[in-house]
Amino acid sequence: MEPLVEIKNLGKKFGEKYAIKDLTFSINKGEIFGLIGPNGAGKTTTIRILCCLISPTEGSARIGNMDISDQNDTQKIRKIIGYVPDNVGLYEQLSAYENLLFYGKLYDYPERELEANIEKYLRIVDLWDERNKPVGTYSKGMKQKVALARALVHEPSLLILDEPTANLDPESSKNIRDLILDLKKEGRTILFNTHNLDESQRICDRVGILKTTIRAIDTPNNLKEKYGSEKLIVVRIDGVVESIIDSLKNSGFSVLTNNGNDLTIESTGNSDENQAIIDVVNRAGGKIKSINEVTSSLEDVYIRLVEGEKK
Ligand SMILES: Nc1ncnc2c1ncn2[C@@H]1O[C@H](COP(=O)(O)OP(=O)(O)OP(=O)(O)O)[C@@H](O)[C@H]1O
Repeated sequence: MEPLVEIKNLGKKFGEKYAIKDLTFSINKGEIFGLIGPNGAGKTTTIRILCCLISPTEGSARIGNMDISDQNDTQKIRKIIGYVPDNVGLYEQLSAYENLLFYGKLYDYPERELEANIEKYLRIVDLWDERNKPVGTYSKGMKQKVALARALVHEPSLLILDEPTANLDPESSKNIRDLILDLKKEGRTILFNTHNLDESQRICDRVGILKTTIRAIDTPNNLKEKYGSEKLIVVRIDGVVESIIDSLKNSGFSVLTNNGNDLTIESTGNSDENQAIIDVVNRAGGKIKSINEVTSSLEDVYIRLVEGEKK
């Protein structure tokens, strides 16, 4: 596989504090790559460096044969990237059509082709009929679609999206995910940031788990295999209390999460472990409503790699 983006030992300090440190990874041509991590993990910083909006303090990044730190390459890099920032950044008084025309002209795209592309992408995001209304009157989902169309009018080969479905309802989120998958089919490379593990699991070829440094990088399935427990047991208890969790821990069970109703416990693989769990919970005064075995999710991997250190 041929890499389009190659990041080596990339670091960015704001004052004395590293927003990102020692990032080394590449993104292959035609792949959907998800950068996932908690608030303040450095996801936006990474994206802004790749878009040549801020400079790194350490390391390097190349896009194709261009170097983000070489002033002569900056314009060329911007032309092959389509960027959707987290705040979409559209002109609210202008219509969708006018927004796209304005941005397309910034890329010196020939006007006739630009007009054809505006129509193509506004149709793809299903907003052609609404094209002449001011963007200020659009819903969040519609604005996100305009921002996506805007990022595509100059036919970039690399699309970079900062939390493309944040704050959208499930249907709008699905529309955006379907569009991303269609863009991959056209051969584009897509990098996006998200907090949404389910989303990254559904559409990403690979994900990088970021918290200042890259904690892990692989396909969602490989991450689950490498870092997830093979099997988890979810016990629904009528009101989980700390004493039940303590009893389970004292009996050698590893309790991974507690949401107030359900405890997720790492399976030991022993054939009689369900009965053992029931006995411990009963002795501690808990009332079990159900007990189920599940395979681990990307969320479990994420919790281990990112949040586990808090415990
Ligand atoms: N311009 C800036 N000046 C100072 N600190 C900054 C600046 N931009 C980002 N930071 C800091 O860098 C760290 C990483 O921020 P960044 O926005 O990249 O994280 P993120 O993963 O995108 O978070 P979120 O999911 O909340 O958007 C944070 O601690 C943030 O406060």
